Amino acid sequence: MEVGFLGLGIMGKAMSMNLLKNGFKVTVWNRTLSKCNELVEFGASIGETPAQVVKKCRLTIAMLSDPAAALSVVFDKDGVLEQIGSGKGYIDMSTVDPETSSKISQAITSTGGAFLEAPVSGSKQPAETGQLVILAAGDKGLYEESIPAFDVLGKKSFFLGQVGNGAKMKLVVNMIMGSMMNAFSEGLVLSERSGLNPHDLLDVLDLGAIANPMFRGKGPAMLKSNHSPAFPLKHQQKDMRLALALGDENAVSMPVAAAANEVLLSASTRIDPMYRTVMEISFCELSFPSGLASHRRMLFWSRLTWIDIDAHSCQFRKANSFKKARSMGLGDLDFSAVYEILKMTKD
Ligand SMILES: NC(=O)C1=CN([C@@H]2O[C@H](COP(=O)(O)OP(=O)(O)OC[C@H]3O[C@@H](n4cnc5c(N)ncnc54)[C@H](OP(=O)(O)O)[C@@H]3O)[C@@H](O)[C@H]2O)C=CC1
Ligand SMILES: O=CC(=O)O
Repeated sequence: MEVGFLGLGIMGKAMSMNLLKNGFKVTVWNRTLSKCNELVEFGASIGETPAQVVKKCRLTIAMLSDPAAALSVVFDKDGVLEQIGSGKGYIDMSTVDPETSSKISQAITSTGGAFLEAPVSGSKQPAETGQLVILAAGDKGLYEESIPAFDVLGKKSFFLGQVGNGAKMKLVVNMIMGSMMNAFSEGLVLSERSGLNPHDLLDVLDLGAIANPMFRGKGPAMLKSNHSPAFPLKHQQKDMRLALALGDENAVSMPVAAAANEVLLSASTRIDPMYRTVMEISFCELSFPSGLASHRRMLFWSRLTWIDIDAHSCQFRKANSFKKARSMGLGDLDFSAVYEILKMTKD
């Protein structure tokens, strides 16, 4: 079976890799085309544009960051709409709001093409191991035709009826998840600050009625300050925002979700300027105040670039992926050094 795949981020890469490993012929496209190369090593073909992929494949799957990306890939120049039509199917697995999904559905079906929304529950690891939960809605015929691919990507597929229901289900699930993660984070901090061992808290939680795979998986990593993203903060905040809008439309008051959204929003705006500032620093002539010598080097990640700055020699090295950074012997994130830089540049 030949499948097109648009969007090779954390999820799309793992999902298309899974399809390849399970005997599907896959033609991939990504906005940053260089990200296709790794998939080519596993047998994928590359389409230069979304339209080229759709032209070649009967079924095309998309896994894109947000509503703006999902719309752009369909409606913009060289987009899906230029080649979709009768006998072709388009499956959008991105997490978007029901309105975005309906807009895409109307455009696709007006050409005679079939449309299915199929957002997924489950993160990077379930995507890698084919254990996603697929929340499909839209064209029933396309759903049935897609089952061989869904069986590879997920452990269970739901068909939820008309377009919009898959998006709604996904937003409700992620609204609950975002609220849970906030409560969990507060609990970890409270246990530690009040003199408890947070590892004990993890054990207690895991044996009780609120045990769940997310606390079990994330908890130990959080206690080690390992925050490497499987589900990026910006996407969780996007889902909370879209879920709150769904609450508004349905006159459902969600004070817990609203509070969680505020925390996520403030966390993302706190991180972004920091990344930006350090990016700017790294691309200009480097000259550090002498106080920085105590921080011999720092490394951080921003938009796929690892940067290692040696404060003594005032030199920096770049790597375009975590794997490459590792192979160059670059170390782990050191946010304290980043904050020092920020403080100094502010002065
Ligand atoms: N990560 C997770 O655990 C899960 C994520 N999801 C959902 O899946 C979707 C993808 O998530 P994830 O893979 O983590 O996200 P990433 O941020 O890792 O990847 C986003 C993808 O969207 C592409 N993209 C972004 N903007 C545009 C644009 N304007 N035009 C074209 N392509 C664009 C990116 O291309 P480029 O490489 O060029 O930036 C990249 O391929 C999101 O909707 C997310 O909410 C659902 C379940 C779990
Ligand atoms: O959307 C994220 C997830 O883990 O599910």
